[in-house]
Amino acid sequence: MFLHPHLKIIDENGITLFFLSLTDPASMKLIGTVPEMDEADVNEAIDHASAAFKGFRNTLPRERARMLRKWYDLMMENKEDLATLITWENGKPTADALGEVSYAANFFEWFSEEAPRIYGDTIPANVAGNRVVTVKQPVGVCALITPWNFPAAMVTRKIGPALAAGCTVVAKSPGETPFTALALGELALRAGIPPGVVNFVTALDNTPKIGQQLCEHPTIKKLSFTGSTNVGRLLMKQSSSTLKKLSFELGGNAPLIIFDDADLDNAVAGALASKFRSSGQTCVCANRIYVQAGIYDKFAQLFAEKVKAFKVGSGYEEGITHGPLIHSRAVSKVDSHVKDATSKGARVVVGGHGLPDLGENFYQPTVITGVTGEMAIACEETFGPVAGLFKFDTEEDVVRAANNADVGLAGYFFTKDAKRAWRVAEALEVGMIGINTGIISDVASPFGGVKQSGFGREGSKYGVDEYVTIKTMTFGGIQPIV
Ligand SMILES: NC(=O)c1ccc[n+]([C@@H]2O[C@H](COP(=O)([O-])OP(=O)(O)OC[C@H]3O[C@@H](n4cnc5c(N)ncnc54)[C@H](O)[C@@H]3O)[C@@H](O)[C@H]2O)c1
Ligand SMILES: O=CCCC(=O)O
Repeated sequence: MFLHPHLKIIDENGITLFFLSLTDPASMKLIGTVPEMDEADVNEAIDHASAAFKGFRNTLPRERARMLRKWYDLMMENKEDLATLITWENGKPTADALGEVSYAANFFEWFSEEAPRIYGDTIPANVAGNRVVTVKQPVGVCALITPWNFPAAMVTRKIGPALAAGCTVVAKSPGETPFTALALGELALRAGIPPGVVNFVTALDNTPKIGQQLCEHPTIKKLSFTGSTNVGRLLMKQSSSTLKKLSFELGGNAPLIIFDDADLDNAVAGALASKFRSSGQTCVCANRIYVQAGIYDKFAQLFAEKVKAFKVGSGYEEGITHGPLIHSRAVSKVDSHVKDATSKGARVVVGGHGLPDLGENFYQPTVITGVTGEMAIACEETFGPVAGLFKFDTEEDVVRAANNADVGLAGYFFTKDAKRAWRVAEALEVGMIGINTGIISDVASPFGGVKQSGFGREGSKYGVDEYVTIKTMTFGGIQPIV
């Protein structure tokens, strides 16, 4: 993604309008423009969401279920077009983009099924004559902020449960990938979702101001954010003045551990899937690959052979396995991690350089051996296609190293020993663990982290909890009939 200088247009009423121009990260050609919205636009969106909430909160859960189901159907009917948009603005290969559309649509299907089952409790009271029940009510107007790496799925994973609960939303689409979100907005209207229930705000340069406005606006009762830990910290601070309900899906630095007793082929396949999904640009991608000493060389050789076989290019080309990174800043970060590691003694086995002939956002999928805890790649999320292989000796050593991080989103390990599987799964300080698999994302599974990877869970039967409040009703003075 490269940003052209913003367009500035003075309309017939003398009002200055700003537009964001976006380019395809592969070809660098212009895709189109969207409005660079400002404070007044955001206030308007909040007003629409607030007005719509009065009616939407009282719709029957079954009606909301039908709307979400219809939205799911429309996404699946239009999956090729949506995938084209995703590849265009994000760069991921068409097959991955199609996979994302299904993943994204599944959140609407899943939450259409959850909507009619948002139950409260009947509680045996501890006070004579009282009867206690709880009901779950929609929290209100929600602000949703999502990143560019899944232009559809990060949006639907938040809107699905919000609407299931009866909330209305103001969604700040990712500055780099707004078109997919806007297409989803069009499908929402076709699905019969009342105007004002789902509102998209587009912006890039104005993002920090809009973020602050959403955090501080008293009408907004809930903020759900997916993105980096640094921005999460800022949003939490900004939200303190209005004490919003928060959920944060933040950065990771996932350890992936391969024990000597692992099925080697499965471990290679799992590590490849986890590390190189979306060219390493997912928050659950393996970032530190720990391989036990007895199989280190064999694993490194098999793994490197597979990485060498990847085909990098434009996401629209047949047979391409990996597209460009999102922008040149991402390429610079990846390259700096490789250079830092080699300057401290690591060895590049595959890749280790950009691919300027393809375009400025392309980077060769890379494998580095001899990686140690002092290198930047051990301490920071690379968010790109670089696999750093660490060597370890004992289970205790590797669990200690894996937990030596201030974030804890995903973790993975490969072993055939069932007792070790329990031990290590219980010991790793992360929110999600893949055991003998490198792919853990599933609408049915709770998604979220611990430590500075944030709090709250998305997807699954728990996803709706983030968008409701529990109201307790105590009925007093009830005398039993004797
Ligand atoms: N835990 C998860 O589920 C998850 C999922 C995807 C990405 N991520 C994390 O996101 C990061 C990569 O995405 P990124 O670099 O775009 O992250 P980012 O935090 O810079 O941006 C994420 C989103 O926040 C917006 N944003 C940026 N600054 C803001 C501000 N001051 N106020 C309000 N909004 C602001 C951006 O426009 C974007 O839409 C990685 O750390 C990754 O791990 C986490
Ligand atoms: O990048 C973060 C989300 C990835 C996923 O849902 O699998």
